[in-house]
Amino acid sequence: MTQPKNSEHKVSMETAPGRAELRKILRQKRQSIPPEDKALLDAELGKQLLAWCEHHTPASLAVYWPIQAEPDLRSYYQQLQERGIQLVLPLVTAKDTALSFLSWQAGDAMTVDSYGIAIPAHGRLVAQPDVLLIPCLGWNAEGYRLGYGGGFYDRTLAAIPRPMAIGIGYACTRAEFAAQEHDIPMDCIISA
Ligand SMILES: Nc1nc2c(c(=O)[nH]1)N(C=O)[C@@H](CNc1ccc(C(=O)N[C@@H](CCC(=O)O)C(=O)O)cc1)CN2
Ligand SMILES: Nc1ncnc2c1ncn2[C@@H]1O[C@H](COP(=O)(O)OP(=O)(O)OP(=O)(O)O)[C@@H](O)[C@H]1O
Repeated sequence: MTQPKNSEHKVSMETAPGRAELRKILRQKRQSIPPEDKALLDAELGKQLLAWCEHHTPASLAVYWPIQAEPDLRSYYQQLQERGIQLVLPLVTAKDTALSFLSWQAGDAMTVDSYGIAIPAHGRLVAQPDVLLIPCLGWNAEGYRLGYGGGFYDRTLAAIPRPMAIGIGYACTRAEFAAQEHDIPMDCIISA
C-alpha cells in the first residue's frame, strides 16, 4: 500500500466503489475553483491546445461542449477551425457503445440530447476523427483518466485504428489511482 507523499489522494482505486469516492472528491475540487481562477486556467489550457494543434496539425478533432465544471475551451474552437481543422462533437447513441461524432462548425446551432448533453442541432454523422479532446474529471501521472463512469471514451479509444487522445484537466484534479483493464491512457494531457 502506497503511503501519502503529498496532498494528492493516494487512495487505492482498483475497485468500483473507490472510483466512485474519488470521482466525488474530484468533482468537489473542480467545482470549488473560483470563477476568476477558472477563467485564467481555461485561457492557459486554450493557449496550450492551440500550440499543440499548430505542431500536430490534425485534419479532424473531436472537441467537447463543457458540462458541470469542465474546462471551457469553446472560445478557441473557431481559431482551430480557421486553421483548417474539421471539428466534430461527440454523440452518445446508446448506453454501452462507443461515441459517434457529428460534424460541427463554430457558431452552428445546438440542441440537447436525451442525456441532457448539448449536441449540434443539424450535424451529420461523420467518421471517427484523428484526435479526441477528452475532458478529465481526474487524471494520473501515467496519463490515465477518470471520467463520469460511462466508459464512452474508453470504448471509443478501443477502436482500431485508435484515435489519438488528448486529455484536458485541471492540475488540481491530478490524483493517484490504479488503471483498470479497459482503461486506455491519454497520448498527452494538457493541464493547467
Ligand atoms: N462535455 C462532455 N461531453 C461528453 C462527455 C463528457 O464527459 N463531457 N461524454 C463522456 O462520456 C459523453 C457523454 N457522457 C456522459 C455520461 C454521463 C454523464 C453524467 O453526468 N452522468 C451522471 C450520472 C448519470 C447516471 O448515473 O444516470 C453524473 O456523473 O452525475 C455525462 C455525460 C459525450 N459528451
Ligand atoms: N473497451 C471497452 N469495452 C467494453 N466495456 C468497456 C470498455 N471500456 C470501458 N468499458 C465499460 O465502461 C465502464 C466505465 O468505465 P470507466 O469507469 O473507465 O468510465 P470513465 O472512463 O470514467 O467514463 P467516460 O469515458 O464515459 O467519461 C466500465 O466498468 C466498463 O464496463
